[in-house]
Amino acid sequence: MEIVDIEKKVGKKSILKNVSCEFKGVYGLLGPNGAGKTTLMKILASVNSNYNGHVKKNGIKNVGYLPQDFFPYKNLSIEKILNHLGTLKGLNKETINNEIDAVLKELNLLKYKQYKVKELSGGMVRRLGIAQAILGRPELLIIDEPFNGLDLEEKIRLKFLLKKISLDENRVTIITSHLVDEMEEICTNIGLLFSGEMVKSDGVNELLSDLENKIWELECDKGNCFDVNRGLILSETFVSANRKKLRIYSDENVSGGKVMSPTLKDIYLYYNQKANNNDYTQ
Ligand SMILES: Nc1ncnc2c1ncn2[C@@H]1O[C@H](COP(=O)(O)OP(=O)(O)OP(=O)(O)O)[C@@H](O)[C@H]1O
Repeated sequence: MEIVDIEKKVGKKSILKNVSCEFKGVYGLLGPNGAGKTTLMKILASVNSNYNGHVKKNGIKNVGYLPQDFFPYKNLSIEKILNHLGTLKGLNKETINNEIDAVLKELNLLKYKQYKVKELSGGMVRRLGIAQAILGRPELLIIDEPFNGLDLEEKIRLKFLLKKISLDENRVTIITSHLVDEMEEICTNIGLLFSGEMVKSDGVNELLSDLENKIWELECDKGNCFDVNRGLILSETFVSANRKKLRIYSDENVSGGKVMSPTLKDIYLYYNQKANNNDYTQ
């Protein structure tokens, strides 16, 4: 599955600017608020058809989609919601009946099958959203902000389920989020979307190995202790009232610093700074 030169404008405002990439495995689309992630997901799910460019689905017909704002009818039971949304998706009654229990079991919702939506927690509604998306076993699964509004426990549970669902089956899964740590655990591929531009799209391992031996930690007294012409300060934290720890990208040795294994957070911060400064190295 591939997109080529996707461009989306609302009035004079450019929301997506010639976005091209290939979607493989479990693809995480990362970007700050307002970057254009939801707009791109709507285009991929064919909810929005007003754009320029090409979406090449390569034979994919069945698509499951969890929108960012999934608000099912509050007075219907989980079973009725799945029947209703499954029918809207074009699935026949037999497929729905055969699959409902298996899908609910996968999402740890089977024992709540007769519960009404108004009786469910936020995390359960999100899981119901994923259940309706995977009903019919789609070849392409699009999940927009699965962790929205969830507490830590629900986040951990959902992360586990997403990993199970996406790795178990032979499909392309696209997940959007701005939660970098969660995405690092789930995704095999990452796209970085900043201000409507895809600044990088690659496998997680490739992205990490690009920054191998270039991420440093340096602890020093507060004040300027690193020459910013020698690299990029990705983040800084205070370790005591007078001392701070810098996380740095640098091609050269950082005197007094310790080389660290790169993380997806480093990748995100590095490309975000490059996109903002637009003048560092390559
Ligand atoms: N119908 C619209 N009319 C005007 N502006 C829009 C419209 N839809 C989206 N936008 C703007 O396009 C930009 C991208 O929005 P989008 O919701 O796709 O971003 P996002 O990356 O999903 O953000 P978030 O993480 O906050 O959900 C934002 O600046 C938004 O205000």
